Parts: sequence; structure tokens; C-alpha cells
Amino acid sequence: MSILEVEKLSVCYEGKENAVNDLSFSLESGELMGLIGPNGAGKSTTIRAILGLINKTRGEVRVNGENHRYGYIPEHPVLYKDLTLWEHLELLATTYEIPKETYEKEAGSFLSRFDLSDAKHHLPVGFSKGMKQKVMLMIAFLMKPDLYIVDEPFIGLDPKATKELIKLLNEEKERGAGILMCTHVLDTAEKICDTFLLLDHGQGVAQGDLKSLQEQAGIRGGGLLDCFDQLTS
Ligand SMILES: Nc1ncnc2c1ncn2[C@@H]1O[C@H](COP(=O)(O)OP(=O)(O)OP(=O)(O)O)[C@@H](O)[C@H]1O
Repeated sequence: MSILEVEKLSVCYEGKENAVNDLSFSLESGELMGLIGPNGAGKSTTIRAILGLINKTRGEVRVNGENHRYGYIPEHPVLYKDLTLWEHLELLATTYEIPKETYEKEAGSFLSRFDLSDAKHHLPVGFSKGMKQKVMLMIAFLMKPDLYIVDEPFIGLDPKATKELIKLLNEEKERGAGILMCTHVLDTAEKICDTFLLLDHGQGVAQGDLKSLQEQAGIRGGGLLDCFDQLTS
């Protein structure tokens, strides 16, 4: 089942025609798709259009799945300065009517997996970038959406947290969630993504699994970076 369908999406900004131009793709249940492309290719614009944060010039975005809910993990963490870490998790649980026993158990497990149990009752003002990023991850994973939109999640996370994030993404895939992940960290993307959508100058220049990208790039056995280079040069 397609969790996300994007059809002929185009976005223009003032002074920038075709930041995204006629882009179509779909994301299936259980699929982790890497959204990759050079700086200025249109990745953030695509994400913003999917989230409804900017107006589309043309095209359709459909979020399917059972709960039509998406979890957005932005590149730059956004937290309430007056709420403690735990209060952030409680707020999310209340908003989505998650039963107390469920979220307390799950949130407790996330705190321990991300080494944040000691900071549970602290305000985020004293948190490092990585700690704030972990809170954003916990909030999204607690929500259990059908669709995750994850923007550059690896920057700032320590190796253990990166490993936990990858494990959590796999668990969510197994549950049936679809994940669209924008990243420049191609060696990790190559290891964990099922498929890729390569954008350049606002256009989708290649789509599919690594094998399919290798064929499209004409580099048999090439790595993701080689395919990226070839297809965007
Ligand atoms: N608010 C804006 N107003 C005008 N042009 C914009 C605006 N935001 C982005 N652009 C332009 O749209 C194009 C796509 O930008 P976008 O931020 O989507 O790229 P990106 O692929 O996310 O890049 P990066 O990897 O650097 O984050 C670029 O040419 C950029 O200059």
C-alpha cells in the first residue's frame, strides 16, 4: 500500500521558478526512501510541500495509511523552552490520546535507549544539539505515525544514538510505516535505505533501489556516491 503519493508536484518561490518541477513518486508501507541531491536541488522544498508548509504551484500530495498521521523530524530541533523533556513527551501523549501506561513504558524505554534518563526532568535550555535532536526523535517515535519525514537526522547524533535511530527506523518499517529521509550522509543512506529519490535542479533524475540507480548511472556495482556523482554531473 502506498503511504505517500506525490504526483506532478511543482513549487515556485518568488524569484525562483521551478524549485521543484513536475516531481512524482510514491512511498510504500515498510519502505525507507532516501531523498538525496546536491545543495539547492529542492529536497527541503519537497518536504515542506508534503507537510503543507508552503503552497504547491501544481500537483497533488496524498498521505494514505490508517491514521493519516505523519511524524516530522526536522533538521533543527524545535522545543518548548518552558517544558522539561518528560513534559514534552507527556504533551505529545495527551495530544494523541496515548494511554498513560503505554507512553510511560515506551517513553521510559526511549530515554534509556538514547541515554537521556538522567535529563528526564530537565529543561531543554541546557541540552546539546544532539540531545535536542534525540528529544525530537523520541516525540516522533512515540507518536507512531504511518509516515515519517526525517530531515538530515544523523548530524549531531553520537554513534550509539545513530545505531539506536537505525534500529528504531527498522522497527517502524516492520510495523508498516513509510519513511522519507533527506540526507547528505550517503554511506549511511546506502546501508539503510531501500530506495532512493535523486533530485537535481528541482527534477527527479533517478529513482529506485541501488541496483536500479547503478543501471541508470551506467556504473555496475558502483556505490551510492558514484551514482550520485554520475547522475548529477
Ligand atoms: N524561501 C525561498 N525563496 C526563494 N528561493 C528559495 C527559497 N527556499 C529555497 N529556495 C531556492 O529553491 C531551490 C531549492 O532549495 P531547497 O532548500 O529545497 O534545496 P535543498 O535540496 O534542500 O538544499 P540543501 O541540500 O542545501 O539543504 C534553491 O535554488 C533555493 O535557492
